[in-house]
Amino acid sequence: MAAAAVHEPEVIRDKAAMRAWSRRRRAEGKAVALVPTMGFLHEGHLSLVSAAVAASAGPVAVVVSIYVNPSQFAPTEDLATYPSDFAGDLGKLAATGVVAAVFCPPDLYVRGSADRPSAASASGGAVSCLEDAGGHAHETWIRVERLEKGLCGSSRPVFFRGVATVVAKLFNIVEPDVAVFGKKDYQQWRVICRMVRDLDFAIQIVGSEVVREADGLAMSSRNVNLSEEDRKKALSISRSLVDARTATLSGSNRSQEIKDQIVRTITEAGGQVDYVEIVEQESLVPVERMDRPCVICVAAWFGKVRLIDNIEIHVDSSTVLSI
Ligand SMILES: Nc1ncnc2c1ncn2[C@@H]1O[C@H](COP(=O)(O)OP(=O)(O)OP(=O)(O)O)[C@@H](O)[C@H]1O
Ligand SMILES: CC(C)(CO)[C@@H](O)C(=O)[O-]
Ligand code: BAL
Repeated sequence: MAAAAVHEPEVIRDKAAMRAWSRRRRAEGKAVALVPTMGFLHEGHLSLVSAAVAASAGPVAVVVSIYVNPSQFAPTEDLATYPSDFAGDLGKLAATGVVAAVFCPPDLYVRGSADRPSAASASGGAVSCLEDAGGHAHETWIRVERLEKGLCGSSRPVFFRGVATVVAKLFNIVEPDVAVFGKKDYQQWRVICRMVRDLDFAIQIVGSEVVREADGLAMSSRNVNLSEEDRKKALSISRSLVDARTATLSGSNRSQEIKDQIVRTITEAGGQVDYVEIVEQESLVPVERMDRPCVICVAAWFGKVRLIDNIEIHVDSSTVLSI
């Protein structure tokens, strides 16, 4: 992002105050653009801020939300070790010069008492860190029923339910005109697009390109939890994706062969593959032959860190290799 004058964003912690703030900006004739995040910000997040500004034709008030949403983490996942640096985040957002407000609520859910069972436990359903903490008072969930299955949904059974629900809550609180999501979390972006379409949210969803480190590793807050050795091994993901795209553009279009090669590359580097799938870009339906626009999606473990990445393949265009 180009250097801009430092501008301290207003920090808002309260839902009602956030909604009132947005409505005031609207009354001033500004569009409101929301960038939802879980904090520990990096250049990938800041690129979403730039995309938010670019997506709005006229004056825009950009809001970045920072909230580590417990309902998208299963109790076995890494909620407790998710990195945070609120002061650092604020500094980075101020340095963009274009973020008007940061919404960082202490909690977004109505909690119940721990001595009564949660709705999910009572019904034998999947349980997230929210219910685990005795959050039975919240029991309304958004399910994007087909798109939430497969890919990350297979190994993270409560993830998309939690994401769709918290994003809908953020939309109701911030009331944005535009919301920006990174294509690094490809399935998440598609799930949100489908939720917005199906539930008639009057919000334009922007999908923003993956931002990478100079050596190709997709930027991710969790990268900080990689050991130096695992970080080197993790480069096998982007390397295997670039090789796959090269192979595809040279005429090799059988998905199984491409997937096998990616699994080999990551496994030989010392990673543990969660999944490698090649799917249609919008429907996320698996393809046997890569003869239409598709996306190769990967999730793999390096030590205790699970990373995701993907590459879109436009077989019918002369794609420039950029990573
Ligand atoms: N490298 C990146 N390029 C583009 N967008 C990104 C990138 N990393 C994260 N984003 C986007 O930023 C938004 C907030 O994501 P989040 O705060 O979970 O960060 P993250 O780096 O994806 O963290 P995690 O380590 O949990 O994957 C999401 O829309 C996500 O897709
Ligand atoms: C969209 C999101 C902010 C919802 O908690 C989160 O899943 C993320 O940061 O990608
Ligand atoms: N960016 C995705 C958030 C998560 O993995 O929980």
